[in-house]
Amino acid sequence: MTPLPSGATAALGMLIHTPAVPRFPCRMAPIWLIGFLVLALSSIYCTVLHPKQEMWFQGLFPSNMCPANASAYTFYGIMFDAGSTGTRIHIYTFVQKNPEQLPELEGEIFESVKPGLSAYASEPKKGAETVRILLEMAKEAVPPSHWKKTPVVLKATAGLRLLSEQKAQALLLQGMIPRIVREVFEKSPFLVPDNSVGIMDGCYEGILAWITVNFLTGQLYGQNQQTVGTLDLGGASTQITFLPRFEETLEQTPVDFLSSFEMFNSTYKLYTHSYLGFGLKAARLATLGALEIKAVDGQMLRSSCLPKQLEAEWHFGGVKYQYGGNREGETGFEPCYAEVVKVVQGKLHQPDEIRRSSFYAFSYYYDRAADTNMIDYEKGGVLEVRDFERKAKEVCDNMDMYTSASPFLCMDLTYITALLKEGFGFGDNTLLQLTKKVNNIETSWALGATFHLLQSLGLTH
Ligand SMILES: Nc1ccn([C@@H]2O[C@H](COP(=O)(O)OP(=O)(O)O)[C@@H](O)[C@H]2O)c(=O)n1
Ligand SMILES: [Ca+2]
Repeated sequence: MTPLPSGATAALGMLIHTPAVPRFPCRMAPIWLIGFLVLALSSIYCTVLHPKQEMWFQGLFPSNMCPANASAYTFYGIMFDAGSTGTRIHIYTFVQKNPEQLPELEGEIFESVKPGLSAYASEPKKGAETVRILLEMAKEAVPPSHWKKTPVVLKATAGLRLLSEQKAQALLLQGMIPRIVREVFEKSPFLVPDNSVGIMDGCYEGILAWITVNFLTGQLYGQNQQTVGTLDLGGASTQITFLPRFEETLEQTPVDFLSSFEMFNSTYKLYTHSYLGFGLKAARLATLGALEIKAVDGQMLRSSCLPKQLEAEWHFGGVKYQYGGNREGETGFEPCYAEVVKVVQGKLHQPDEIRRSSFYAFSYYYDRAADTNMIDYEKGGVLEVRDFERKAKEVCDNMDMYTSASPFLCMDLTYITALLKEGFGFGDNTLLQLTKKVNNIETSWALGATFHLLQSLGLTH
């Protein structure tokens, strides 16, 4: 792969504003009094307080109303994440206060819909309609005067490419859906760059998510940078990315797992890899043996990771699967682990140094940890790898108590345990920081991709 362009995000600094909610008076004051108060407060805000501190009334004033801010330049970027399980829009606002200073990331508007575009293989227009509806949100978020210079891009993740290999989806995903989505973009008032709709290379997914997390946690600028590694677990693929600290890691790593780029006057040589087919949902299919069978229709796929009496159907990527529990045989953590471990054992590269590092983990790592109350759904939390194993045992050995919400809970937790331990080779006590948002911004590759986009279009200064 080609490295990111030099200084891809170098022009961007960060300050996230979280203005306090203004309190409104209970009784309406006379109109002249309101006018006077607004003038007085705005004058205090603009001249004295604005550069120094945030006040409850700050949210009342648009950021460009102060004369000192008259030259402030606001710009936007719209990034669609077309994942295998859902489509998401990220609308970012950046503000450049003056030409000498770095622009700041002011905030993000985020929305998502399910299912993802791959579910619309036979109705591509309906799929594109989900994109159009999300794009309507951007018209609300971005002022009309900025529409023409705000780029919009959609990147499908490698997950969709895996699914597209099945049946007629290849034709639809490589042809129809991108074409119709592009038409939706062309009809919108936004800037549509070349290649605005496409499939993202898996290794960019890891690098861009790493950039997002390390940017949001302030590790890419200033002194004492201590970058953090990232783990993303999607529906169809999974990524691991970190900055190796030891020379021997670089020596022992295959070259296609290493990628260099420059940022904030530093060069980063990252370890990154995207494993296609190792996402949570792809792993379910692999565990059930569905990937080896050509015609899955009508076949009952059984597993000891599922409730004994269960028999059900699952639609994924436009294919119908019938699955069920081991009616005759064993059920529970041990037989389940033995089944699941076959999916990962010996198939992933194991860099030694990760046993001694801590990682940020998101996507399905986060969702399954939150589903089983290991972390708070809003705040996230810190877990050890062994916590996933403990919870997997608890759920799999008491399947009737736990699996009413999702019959796959035991299989999913067992897969996460096996992926972390047998796949990547993490230690039992490796720390995982489960995070969905940092400073109210999604920990997604989408922000890193937007930096890249804005820089390549010359929209940052
Ligand atoms: N902005 C996002 C995007 C995905 N996700 C999670 O990512 C998982 C699904 O991944 P995905 O649909 O992007 O699948 P891939 O195409 O990446 O394989 C789910 O757990 C989503 O909730 C998220 O938490 N936040
Ligand atoms: Ca994803």
